[in-house]
Amino acid sequence: MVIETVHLGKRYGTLQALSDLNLSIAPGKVFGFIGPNGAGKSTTMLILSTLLEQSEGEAYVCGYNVRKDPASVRQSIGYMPDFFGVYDNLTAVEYLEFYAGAYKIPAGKRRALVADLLELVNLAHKADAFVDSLSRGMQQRLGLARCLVHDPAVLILDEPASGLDPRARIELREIIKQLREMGKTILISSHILPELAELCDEIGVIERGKLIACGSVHEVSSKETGGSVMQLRALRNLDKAALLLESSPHVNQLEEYMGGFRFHFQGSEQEKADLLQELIDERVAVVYYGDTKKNLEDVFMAITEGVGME
Ligand SMILES: Nc1ncnc2c1ncn2[C@@H]1O[C@H](COP(=O)(O)OP(=O)(O)OP(=O)(O)O)[C@@H](O)[C@H]1O
Repeated sequence: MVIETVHLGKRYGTLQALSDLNLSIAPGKVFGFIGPNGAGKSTTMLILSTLLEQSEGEAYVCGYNVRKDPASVRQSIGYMPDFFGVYDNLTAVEYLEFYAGAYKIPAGKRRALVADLLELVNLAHKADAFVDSLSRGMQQRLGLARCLVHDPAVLILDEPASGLDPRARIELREIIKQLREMGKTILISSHILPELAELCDEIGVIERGKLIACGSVHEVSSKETGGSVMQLRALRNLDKAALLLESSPHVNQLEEYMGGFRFHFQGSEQEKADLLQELIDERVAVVYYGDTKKNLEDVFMAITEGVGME
C-alpha cells in the first residue's frame, strides 16, 4: 500500500477531530476523500504530509512512518494545501525554479524541468507572467506543478478545485487524469461528491472525524441507497421503454424525468446491461442510460444523514 493509516486519530484540545481512521490506498490509485467542511480531511492530509502530529495510531506513506521518518515521506509526496500563498514578485518560471532549488534539483536541470512542468499544467504561455497576475485556476495549476518538482510518487491534494469556475475545474481534472496515467498515487479531497466521481478509483466518505463509507463509487452508491438511481433518455418509443421498465423486477420508483425516466435500479451490473439490451431490442432510441448525477448527491446526503445529530 502506498498510503496506509492505522487507527489514526487527532485531538485538538478536547475536540476529537479524527478517530480510528483506517485507509489503504494501493499504488497508482486515485482516492477521493469526501466530507463536509470540518469533517477532518485537512487534518488527515496534514498528518500524512508530516506537518501535523497525530494523537493516536500510525500513518505510512510509501512504507515510511510519517512520525519516525518524515524526511523520506516528504521526498515521496507532493502536498497541495487548500490555501497557499504565492510570492507576488516572482514569475511562474521563477516560482517553480525557487521550489526546484528548495528540493535540491541541480541548477543545470531546473530550466528544462520547469519548462516541462509548465507544459504539463498548460501554463507554458504564462511562463513569464507574475504569479499574482494569474487567475485562480492558473494559480491552482501552478500550485500543482510546484508539488511535482521532485517527481513524487504520491500527491496529496486538499480541495484543489475549491473556488474554481466550471471551466477551471474541468482543466484541473484533465491534468489530474494525466497524472493518474503517469502512475501517481493521488489522494484528493472535496466536499462535492460528483466532482470526484469520474476521477476516482475509490472514495472514502468522512464525517465528524469518522470514515463512514469506503469503496468504489459504485459500491458506496449501491450500499447506501440500496441500489442506484438511474436515468434513461430516449428520442423515440418512450411508451415501449415505459412498459419495459415497469415490468422489470429490478426497477422501482419510476418517474418521468427530463424527456425520459428516472428510476431506482436494484441489481447487478450485468442486469443493468441486460435491461439496456432489451430497450434496444424494442427499438427504443436510447441517448442516455446511466446513473444520474443527482444520484451522487443523494448518496452523499444519505450517507451523512443523521451523523451530525449524534
Ligand atoms: N489547529 C486547530 N485547532 C483546533 N481545532 C482545529 C484545528 N484545525 C482543525 N480543527 C478542527 O478540527 C475539525 C476538522 O477540521 P479539518 O480542517 O480537518 O476539516 P476538513 O474536512 O478539512 O474541513 P474543510 O473542508 O473546512 O477544510 C474541525 O472541527 C476543525 O474546526
